[in-house]
Amino acid sequence: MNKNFERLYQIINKETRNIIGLMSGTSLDGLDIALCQFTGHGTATEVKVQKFATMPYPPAFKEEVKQVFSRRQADLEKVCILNAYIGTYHADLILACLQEWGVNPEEVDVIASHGQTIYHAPASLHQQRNSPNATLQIGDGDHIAVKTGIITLSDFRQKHIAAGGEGAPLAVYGDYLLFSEKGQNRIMLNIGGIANFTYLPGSLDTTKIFSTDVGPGNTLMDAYVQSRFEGKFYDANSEIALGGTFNPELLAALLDHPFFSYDFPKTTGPELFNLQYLMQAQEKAGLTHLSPEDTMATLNCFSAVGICEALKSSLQGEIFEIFVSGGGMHNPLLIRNIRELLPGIKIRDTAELGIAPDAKEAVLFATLANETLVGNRIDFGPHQVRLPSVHMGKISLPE
Ligand SMILES: Nc1ncnc2c1ncn2[C@@H]1O[C@H](COP(=O)(O)OP(=O)(O)OP(=O)(O)O)[C@@H](O)[C@H]1O
Ligand SMILES: CC(=O)N[C@H]1[C@@H]2OC[C@@H](O2)[C@@H](O)[C@@H]1O[C@H](C)C(=O)O
Repeated sequence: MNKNFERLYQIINKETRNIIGLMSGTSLDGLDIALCQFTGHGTATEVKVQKFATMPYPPAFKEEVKQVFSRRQADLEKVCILNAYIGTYHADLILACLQEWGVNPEEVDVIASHGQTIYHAPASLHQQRNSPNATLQIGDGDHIAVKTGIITLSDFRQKHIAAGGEGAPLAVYGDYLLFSEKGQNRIMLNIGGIANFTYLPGSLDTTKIFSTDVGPGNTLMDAYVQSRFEGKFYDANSEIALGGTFNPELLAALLDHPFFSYDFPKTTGPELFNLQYLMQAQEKAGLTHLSPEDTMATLNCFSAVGICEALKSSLQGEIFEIFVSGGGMHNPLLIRNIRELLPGIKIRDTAELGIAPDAKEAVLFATLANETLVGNRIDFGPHQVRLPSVHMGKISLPE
């Protein structure tokens, strides 16, 4: 037998598996690396996050990626080179982390790599009749496997699309396994570049589970800060937005887009929510000269309203608690706006459930890999066509 498959067979039969989950999100802030220890699978999954780090990307790397990121026109040679480069670069970052943590690569069973999304095109965005939902993550898994010597699962989103989904949000599969709680309706709200949530009913009825993107989390705020405040990548601790006042006319113009009336579940990205989107809203509202601080205060409010309106309209009458994760939870004004829009709703973060909020998405991909290796397909019921029951991830062997 190919000795890689022998190794895989051993890993599958182990009582506990050490899986590294990787996430590099739309904010391009860095690579999240979570070393997780798994026992069991399915709803019996237990995961301990042994180590976690975000390896920040240097500005030059961000600039390279931005040249192809969420752009309809891009240099194909650059895409091709970046696909290989990001794979090797992520492998280097993993090896550096393992060295720092004093962990031998041989102790790691599997790497689960999300890669870098460079374009996300659900049919609602591309609107080309007879063309499928589509998404593209680069940073090839073979490069990670060869350079680290560790079996790597990658490119998780394609199977989801092939089986009827939009390739996102995948968080729901991990949220269901790790965070469902009998007797408590939970909302797992992730505020990354894009905000999304999973609804986990306290009845544990899987057919009622629901997950969707809702619109921008930080992406528009980040893009605006980067365009107007040299050297800044985001509105740290809401300092800029707190110096302004939100403008109701601009907010109304920002909310005036068909995306907000599309049926749930839906997905989106910076392909839609970008500076051009903001400019069009400013023009529509006749507010092209609003101060940067007022603009930031309005964008902050826009993200909060998008999140809260989606929660209210999809969960009419339900009582629920929110567990937040993602970088947006560190934006105090955003969290304050959300609290004001959802009075009486308890908002906590996932640390209370044992997973650090910044690590959650990386842990998710490790969980998906664990399921692909040893689990049964998660089944949310036949009507959940956008939540297909599939194993996700492609397997790269080191040799
Ligand atoms: N102290 C802070 N104050 C304000 N905002 C913050 C702070 N820390 C992080 N953020 C925001 O969080 C963002 C990073 O969030 P995160 O890493 O969750 O996004 P991502 O994983 O790249 O996105 P996605 O989940 O959409 O792929 C930063 O770009 C910034 O906007
Ligand atoms: C195509 C893509 O990379 N989508 C991301 C993005 O970032 C947040 C939101 O948009 C989410 O739908 C998804 O990531 C998370 C991890 C998910 O699939 O659940």
